[in-house]
Parts: sequence; C-alpha cells; structure tokens
Amino acid sequence: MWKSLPRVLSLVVRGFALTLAVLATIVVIRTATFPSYQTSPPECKLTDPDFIPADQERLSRFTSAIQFRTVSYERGVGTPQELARFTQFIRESFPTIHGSPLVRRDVVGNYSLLYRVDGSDASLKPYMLASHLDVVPITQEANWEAPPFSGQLKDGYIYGRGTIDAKHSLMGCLEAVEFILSRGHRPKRTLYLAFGHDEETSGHFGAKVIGEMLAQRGEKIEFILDEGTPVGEGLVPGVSKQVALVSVAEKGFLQLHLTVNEEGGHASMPRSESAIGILSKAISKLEDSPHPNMFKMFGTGPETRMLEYVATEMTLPYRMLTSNLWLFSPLVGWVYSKKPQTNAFARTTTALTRFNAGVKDNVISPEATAVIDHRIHPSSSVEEVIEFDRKVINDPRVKFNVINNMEPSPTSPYGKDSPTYMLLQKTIQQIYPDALVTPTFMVANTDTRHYWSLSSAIYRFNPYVMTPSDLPRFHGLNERISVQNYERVMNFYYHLIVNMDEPLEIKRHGHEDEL
Ligand SMILES: CCCCCCCC/C=C\CCCCCCCC(=O)N[C@@H](Cc1ccccc1)C(=O)O
Ligand SMILES: [Zn+2]
Ligand SMILES: [Zn+2]
Repeated sequence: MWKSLPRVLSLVVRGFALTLAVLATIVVIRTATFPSYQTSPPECKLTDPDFIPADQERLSRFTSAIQFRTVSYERGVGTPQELARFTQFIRESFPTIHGSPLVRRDVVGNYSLLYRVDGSDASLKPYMLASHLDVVPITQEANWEAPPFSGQLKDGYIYGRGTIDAKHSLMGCLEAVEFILSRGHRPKRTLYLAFGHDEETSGHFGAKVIGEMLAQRGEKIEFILDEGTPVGEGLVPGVSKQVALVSVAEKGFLQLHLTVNEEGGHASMPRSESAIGILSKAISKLEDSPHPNMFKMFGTGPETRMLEYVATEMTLPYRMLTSNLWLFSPLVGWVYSKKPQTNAFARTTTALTRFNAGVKDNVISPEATAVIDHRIHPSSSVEEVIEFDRKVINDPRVKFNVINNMEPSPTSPYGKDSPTYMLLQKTIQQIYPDALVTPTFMVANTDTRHYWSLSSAIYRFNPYVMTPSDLPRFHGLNERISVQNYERVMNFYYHLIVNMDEPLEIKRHGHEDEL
C-alpha cells in the first residue's frame, strides 16, 4: 500500500494542476471574449439653440430656490409656511409654464405640485419626471464653508441644502419645460412633473397622494424618472471612466424599534443586568453580524449585472474578476464589503440610528430603546431580515416593533430590449459622451415607491457627476453643486423631453443584436 503512495500523490497533484489549467483557460477566454454592453454615443450638438446656458438669470433662480428653508423634520412635521412661499416663488419664476394653456397645475396634499403638460398626440402614454420640494435639516451649521441656505456661489460651486438633493432636479426640470414652451414647442407626448413636499420623511402626505390621485384617474405612465444614483467618477472599483449609474430598482427598508424593559431602581444596588446592558449587547451583536454578502452567495441580481455592463472597460485585474463572476464573486464580494458605499450594494445594511435610555445619573433606567435602519438588498425581504435579527439577538427580553417598512422594489426593464432605458442611455450620452452607462439599484429610497402601480418602468438617476468625496455631502455638510453640473442637469432634462418626441422603439444596429 505504501509503495503506491507516490503514484497516488502524483495523480492528485496532476489532477489539481489540470483543474487549475482548465480554470485558468476558461478565465482567460471569458476575459478576452466578454461582451461589451456599451454603445457609442449618439451624434448631437450641444450648442445654442439646442442648449440651455447656466446664465445669470437661471443661476439666480436656482440660488433663490436654495434660500427657501423647506425643511422636513419628522413625518407630518415640516415647514408649511416656507413650502407655501416656495411654491409661490415657483409660480412667479416660470411664467411660460404657468401661463400656458397646455399646462394643468394641481396642488396636492396642500403643498406638493403636479403639472401635466399636454402633448399633441393623445394616443401616446404620458411619462413623468419626479423630484421633491423639501430638504433635510442642517447639522453643524458653523462648519459649513458657506451658509447652508445661502445658495452662495463660491469657486464655481453653488452651496446649500438641496443643491444635490433635490432642488437641482426640481429646478432643472422646470427650466427645461420653460425653455421648450417659450420656444413655442409643444411636446408630442404628455408629460407629468411630480414634486412631493415630504420625500425626506417618506412622502406620506405628498407623493403618496399624487400616486393615489393618478391611479384614481386610471393614468398609466410610460416611464418615471426620479432622483437617484449619479454619474460616478471613481465610484465603481476598477473603472476610470465616468459611469452613469441608472437605478432600475431600489432597496427595501425596515426601521425597527427595539425595546428592553427591566426593573429600575437606585444606582447603588444594581442587579447583574440592566435594560441598557441587555440592549447594548443585542445591538452590538447586530453590528457584529452583517447580513449575508450577496456577491459571496453567487448573486445574479442587479449587483452583478451592474458590473458586467462595465466589465470590458475595467482595468485588467477587475476585468478578469468581473468577466468571471461564476468563479470570483466571493472575492468581488469581499472587495465590495471594504467601503461603506460599495458594501451597500453587496448586502442588506444595518445602521443603528437611535439609542435612548436613562433620566438621571444615579437612576437605573427601567427602559432602553434603539432604532435600527436596515436597507434591504433586492434579493432579500422584510421577513427574512426580521428573522435574521431575531436569531442574531437571540434574547426574548428584546422586543421588536416595526416602525416602517418596504419590500425591495420590482426591477424595471433595462438593456437593449427596453426602449425607455435606451432612451435614457442616449440622453445621458448626449450630455456625457465619454461616460459608460450601467443599470444598478438605489441603496437609499425615493418617492417612487408611491408610484409602483402607475408604471413598470421606474428609473432613479441624478444627471450630475459625483466623486467618492462628494458622497458625504448628501444630507451632510457642505452640500453643493458645480455650475457645470447644474448646467448639465438642465440640459439632460431638456434633451430627454426633446428625445421623447421620437417614437419609443427598440433600435437594433448590426452586431449589437448579439448581446
Ligand atoms: C459600486 C458602485 C458604487 C457606486 C456608489 C454610488 C453611491 C450612491 C450615490 C448616491 C446615492 C444618493 C442617493 C440620494 C437620494 C437619497 C434620498 C433619500 O434620502 N431618501 C430617504 C427616504 C426615506 C426613507 C425612509 C424613511 C424616510 C425617508 C432615505 O432613503 O433615507
Ligand atoms: Zn432626495
Ligand atoms: Zn434626501
């Protein structure tokens, strides 16, 4: 028996070497032949009259919009007077829209705005551009480089709350429609503009009512475009070109309230465990036990499709990994888990957002509460997340209460078989001729959840460029947009509206059919 050992070992080594060689060959072949999902940008000239300049007048309108403190604090707690002033400002700033016989304006839920621009061909389904009037509150005001409600122009940037979330798209859409109507053009297809007033606190009194109103009218919408993912520069690992990230889906969310009630009493005679201690252990277990990494689970959802769309444009090591996700998805998953902004694409996230307990230094608190904010990966569900958390905490003294939840959204059509996605791609390439375009999903949420019944084609995209260092500006300090980006925003919506005059059909040219 011992005599045959060298032979057996040699067979094992050879078998191993052969397997490696076969795997390496497949990897190399797939890397070399991986299909490109990118199309060349369309011909277009971005010169007057096909261009909206960010001139003094338009910049000043945008600056003024930033100066309205339309803050949403909690659900149902906003700034009604500011909203009323802001909607009046909008009415006065866009006289052509507000005087046009083609435009119907409805005020919904007291402050939200719904415009309908009547197209010339009533047989075409309308489409909808969405944004919101409200903004989140300011933190650390003293640390801003320019006052947060100033709209101050500094070194080519306009500073202020709402500049990227989302008064840019609100004003950008209005500027585009004003521009088109003032040139005497009537769009072929009816267009809705839907601007909620409480998106930042879940859209319950704004977008939800708009959605219900349109549903009641029996309106079916060709496609909806809301705020969303940007044109990333340095955001997608391994890609140096700009990548326009078009979100075709949205994570779900689950806001959980955890409570522990225990006996309180005098701090001089503590029991071995307290409400605070029990809850602290529970939430630290949650933080230490991330939800499964979907790449590592050989995911096939939008998290992998997004990468495949740009695979051929990646640097060689990333290109090799991405062209061979069948083998390397665990490794890619590991890479993605290293940064918060990429980790959010890999899994359901867990954020501990509130922790409350105690009334006095020498009183043992009888109660401790915490809020957990989960954003649910498209391949998971609310039930799965609650189940996971219960197992991890494994302590019946911790009571669960669901505050707010939403299942991950349906996925909208994308790729060459979707005329609306391709129309978005074409418009993006008119503004960003060098950018790649890829479908992805939103890691945060938008008002579009109130519009699911209106359309099966819902996209979330912000037509401005963002770098990794810009991401903390969302809801954070020094929110700002460059003048160049604001100009691109206006022109993106303008080009989109013009492009919507063309028939929506699947266009196939030669070898692109093969993809
Ligand atoms: C691998 C690719 C990496 C790319 C990274 C891209 C990073 C994403 C960039 C920007 C995304 C920003 C999205 C901004 C929109 C935020 C909208 C928002 O804040 N919505 C609220 C809505 C809400 C939800 C639940 C309760 C109340 C309000 C939110 O999501 O919190
Ligand atoms: Zn927003
Ligand atoms: Zn926001």
